[in-house]
Amino acid sequence: MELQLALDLVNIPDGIALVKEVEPFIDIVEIGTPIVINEGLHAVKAMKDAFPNLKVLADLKIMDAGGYEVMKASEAGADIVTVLGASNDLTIKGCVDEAKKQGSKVLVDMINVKDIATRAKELDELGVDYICVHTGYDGQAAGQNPFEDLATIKSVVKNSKTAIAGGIKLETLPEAIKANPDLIIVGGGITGQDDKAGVASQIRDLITKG
Ligand SMILES: O=C([C@H](O)CO)[C@H](O)[C@H](O)COP(=O)(O)O
Repeated sequence: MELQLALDLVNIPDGIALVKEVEPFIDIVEIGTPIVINEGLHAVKAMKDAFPNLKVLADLKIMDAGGYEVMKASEAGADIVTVLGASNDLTIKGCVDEAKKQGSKVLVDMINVKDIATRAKELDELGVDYICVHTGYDGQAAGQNPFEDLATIKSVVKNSKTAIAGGIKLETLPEAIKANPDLIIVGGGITGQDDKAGVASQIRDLITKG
């Protein structure tokens, strides 16, 4: 089980400083959608240059022009690129094919997909690397969480890895671990804490213990 730190509400220098604090405890650093919107793919390159031993995920939430956008993110240094599960199958296929050429991976974000089970099965057959259940900020604010959706995709997915994101914190982590995803994504649960390294270390310990 891997741990991904999601950076969303920071600029590049602050993001790099934050990752320095928690680097020993994480496997993947995510350049979140708000950072990509604010700073562009330069943020992906800056993070990969600063931490060549960490995997970098570019959270582009691609909806169209999948092949082109995966190509650009991969050229900037992304190891993993996100596409929305609600996208056309042709877009998903474009992402998968381009990622294979580039040596990168595709993570599908299931945010706002209504029939999670059916779509996860289709995406699995399309050959995506990860399928991620995700309660976005707006859903979190309304009290939603991604735990039930994780159990749903775990019951249908055969080949893709599974991932969970959306408001996961130290207190709720055991519920995520119980469902045994391949990847746990934590943003505010680390970046919003005073003792970021301490919390990241505790999260890593819990994940290691399983
Ligand atoms: O993808 C995300 C969100 O849509 C903003 O871009 C976050 O990275 C994801 O939700 C993880 O962050 P937390 O919910 O703060 O753990």
